[in-house]
This record gives sequence, C-alpha cells and structure tokens, in this order.
Amino acid sequence: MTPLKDIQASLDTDLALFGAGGDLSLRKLMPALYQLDAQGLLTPQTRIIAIAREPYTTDSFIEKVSEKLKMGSDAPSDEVFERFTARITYLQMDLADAANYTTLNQQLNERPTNRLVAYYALPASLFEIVSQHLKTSGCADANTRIVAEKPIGHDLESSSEVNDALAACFDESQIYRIDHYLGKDTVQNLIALRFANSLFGNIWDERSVSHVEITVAEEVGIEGRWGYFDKAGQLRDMVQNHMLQLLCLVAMDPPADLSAQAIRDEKVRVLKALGEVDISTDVVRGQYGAGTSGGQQVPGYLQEEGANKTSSTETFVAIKARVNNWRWSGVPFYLRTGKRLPEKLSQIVVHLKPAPHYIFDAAQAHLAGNRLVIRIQPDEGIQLQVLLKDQGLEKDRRLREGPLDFSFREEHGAARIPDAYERLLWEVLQGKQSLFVRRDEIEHAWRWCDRLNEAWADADEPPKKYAAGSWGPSAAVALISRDGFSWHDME
Ligand SMILES: NC(=O)C1=CN([C@@H]2O[C@H](COP(=O)(O)OP(=O)(O)OC[C@H]3O[C@@H](n4cnc5c(N)ncnc54)[C@H](OP(=O)(O)O)[C@@H]3O)[C@@H](O)[C@H]2O)C=CC1
Ligand SMILES: O=C1O[C@H](COP(=O)(O)O)[C@@H](O)[C@H](O)[C@H]1O
Repeated sequence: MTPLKDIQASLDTDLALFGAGGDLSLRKLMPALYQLDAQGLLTPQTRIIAIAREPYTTDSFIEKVSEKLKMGSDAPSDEVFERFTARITYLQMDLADAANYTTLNQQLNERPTNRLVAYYALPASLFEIVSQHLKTSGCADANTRIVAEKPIGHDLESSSEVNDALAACFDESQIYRIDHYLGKDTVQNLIALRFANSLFGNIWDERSVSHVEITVAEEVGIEGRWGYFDKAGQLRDMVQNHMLQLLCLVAMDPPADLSAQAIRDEKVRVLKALGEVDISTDVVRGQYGAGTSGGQQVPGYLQEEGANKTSSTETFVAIKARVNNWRWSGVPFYLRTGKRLPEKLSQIVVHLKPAPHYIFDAAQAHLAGNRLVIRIQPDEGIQLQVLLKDQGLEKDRRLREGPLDFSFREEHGAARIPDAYERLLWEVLQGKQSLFVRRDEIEHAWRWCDRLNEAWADADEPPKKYAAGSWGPSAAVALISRDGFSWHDME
C-alpha cells in the first residue's frame, strides 16, 4: 500500500489558473478552491498562480476574490481565508508573449516537486498558443494536467482543431475536458443508483421503459453574454454537452468498472447509436420574447443588451431523440432545455410501462404508471412514483399515486452539497479522469448536433416565440403529446 505521506505529496500542486480575472474563475473556481482548502484537501505545498491580462497586484486580486467569496452563501472563515489567500500569487501575462512563460517557469521552479495543473478558463481559441508556450518554455512536462473549459469548438471541425492543438502538446491522459454537469452530486448518484442496485438493472430497457424525459430548464436569460450566446444558441450551449452527457449516463450499458476508460467507452457507444432526427417532426426551436420572470417584467431575447434585433438564434430546444440499439429500441428520449423558463430545474424522468393487465377501477386507468424522477437541481433527490391502494374501508380497490421519496438535502440536514467545480477540481488534483470528457465523446456529440444545425440552416425557419416565464413554445407540448405523453412537470 502507498504510504499516506506519498499520496499527499502527489497532491502537491501548482495550479496555474489562466483567465483568473474572468467570470468563471471569480464566481466558481476560486470559491471551489477555497472550499477544498476549508475541507483540508489542499496540501500545505499547494499554490495558486492566478493569470490574466488585467493589471492586478496579488493584493488587489485577493481583494477581488474576497469580495466574491463574501457574496457566496457560505461565509469564509478568517483562518481558512488567510491560509487560502497565502497560496495565491497574481501574474499579469500577455498569453502570446513567450517571455511571460519564462517568468512563470521561474515561479514553478521554486518548488520543483509540485505538479503543474494548468486550468484554461479561457476561450478555446487561446488553448493552442498557451499549450505551445507551456511546452516550449519547460513549464509543462509529462506530469502536467490540463483542464480545458467548454465549449471545445463550435462544431466538429473547429473542435477537432482545438483537440489537435491540445494533442500536439499533451497526451490524452493529461487532458481534463470539463462538463460541469458531470461534477453535480445527483449526476454522480445516477451512476450509483443504476449500477449499485439490482432493483433497476432488470427494468432498464425497452421491455420496461416507455420513455425518458431529460429537462434542463433555466430561469435566467443570457445574463449579458449576448456576444457568446448569439453565436452558440441553446443546442451548442447546453445540448451538445450537458444534455447529451446526461442522456449517456441514463442510456449506457453497465461499465466493467469505474475507470475513466470503461465509463467513457460505454458513453461513446450511446453517442454512436444516436439516431437521425427529423427536424420537421421531432424538434422544436424557440426564442423567448418579453414576459415575466421571478415576478418581474423581463425583455425578450431580441431586446437584451447588445442584441442584434433580427437574430434567429434559439434559446429553447426540445428534441425527440432515439438511441438505436438493442436496449433502447423504440424508446423515445425527450430532451428539453431553455432559457427564461418558469424555474431552474434539471431532472431526468424515467417512465415505466403500465402493468400488462389492469385489474383495478377502470375510471382510474389514466393514473400515471411508475416513474423514477431524478432531480439534479434544485432540491436534489430521487423519487419513485408508485401506485398504492387508497386508505379507508370505502375506498377498497381505489388507487392513489404516492412517492417513495429520497431527498439529499433532508438526509444531509444542514451539510452542504459540494458544488460541481469543487468535485471536479478535486478529481483533477487526484488525477482521476472519469468525470471528464474524452475527445471522441465530444466529437460524436458534435457530429449529431452539426446534423441538426445543418438541417435548421437548410430549412431557414425562424425559431418559435415563447413568452419569458413560460415552458417554451406550445409546439414542445405537442412534440410529446403526439405520442400520448406529457412533460412530467406539466401533469
Ligand atoms: N462564466 C461561466 O459561467 C462559464 C464559462 N465557461 C467558459 O470558460 C471560459 C472563460 O469564461 P469567462 O470567465 O466567463 O470569460 P471572461 O470573458 O469573463 O474571462 C476571460 C478571462 O480570460 C482572460 N483572457 C482572455 N483573453 C486573453 C488573452 N489574450 N490573454 C490573456 N488573458 C486573456 C481574461 O483576462 P482579462 O480580463 O485580464 O483580459 C479573463 O480573465 C470561456 O471559454 C467560457 O465559455 C464555461 C462554462 C461556464
Ligand atoms: O454551461 C453552461 O451552463 C449554464 C447552466 O449551468 P447550471 O449549473 O447553472 O445549470 C448555462 O447557464 C450556460 O449558458 C452554459 O454555458
């Protein structure tokens, strides 16, 4: 067995955070690193080198981090804050200038035993230049880990270029492509639920499952990100990555073990089995107009700050997808995601087929059958809807729907559920890749989404309007109701 001190020493890290002054770093990564420190998961030798173009000093950067931490729900403790901020140095860098990497290398050489983790919280267009300079300056070696933020490209071609640029400098085993949904606690639990319980193994296929719904609804609009979002749209922003990853975790076969390779191989099989989608019948594209959100009047997408008033970018997509393999033959997977929907809600609902022979009150035959509801956020938990006998003598043979409910928040009481980035950073520090996305996964997902984007471009139809604060265009309700089903939250 490896001695504990050696395991801990292997965690000694120099985290070079490129794009440290950006929204992602200040809002997500710094708080996640702080939390890892608070839990004693950063070794004393671990350092954070914050890199961006802005002329911060280390002190003024720490001041900025402190403001953000104080805005979070878990107030920082003075003791941890002091320990955490002592790890940080700020390095102002023009990423294209080779001389800057010499300075970085000098800093890294102060503690040569530390492993470099380079986190690219940057646009993917900069990955190539940063990777090359890290390599040629000697900052990076075979032990370095690279964390790459999404989006990796805009389509298959551009993502292959980004991946080629990374591969020219680093081995695939060094590259950690982030999909933060894989770091969410309930998403982890989906793997435990499916593969640790024999209960589900025998019902997880076309013989028992009628259909699957995956919803990722956001209450917010585009949050001042017009420049990025309008070039992307909801398909690229949410479906190509998060939604397809969730679909993979629901649909994949049991992996032989929990290794990154076994899990990724099974996910790739699902992506390869994704069927062609007919955009005239199986897809709804929407764009929000003005409406109400959180009790406030909010502008439509075309009235957002910086908007091009004629944009036909979609802010909502619903898709009836198929996984064409033996396990899922004939089972529709309904995907739905949008901005400015009535609430923030991510959930997976697995609907089971009705019992083969119905013997109860005919007037109640409409009651929904068994459903497994996996709530990813908020109110994380798992609920199994079952039909039970109603109580009372006069209600003999009457049924009622009842949940077998498991709420993570109730079970954990006041204990906080770690943020996705906290989990993912901890996995990177340990060198575990199973919660990160392999190159071929990204590329198969793009292949499928590119076909949809091409079909939309050929059809040249504007997206359907929906009012902010509604559940998307009415066509999305029709998409599922044509098959005799309805969205779970609308029942
Ligand atoms: N924000 C989020 O919630 C999410 C972001 N992402 C992705 O993460 C990446 C970063 O996003 P975000 O933080 O929002 O972006 P921001 O625009 O807020 O920040 C970008 C950061 O990159 C730095 N940067 C950009 N160009 C250069 C350059 N040429 N040389 C040096 N530094 C540069 C900026 O430095 P400076 O300001 O000093 O110029 C800034 O620190 C993007 O790819 C985004 O798509 C992914 C998921 C969620
Ligand atoms: O990657 C992205 O995800 C967020 C939604 O993430 P969540 O954890 O808040 O559900 C989305 O708002 C953003 O547009 C997208 O780029």
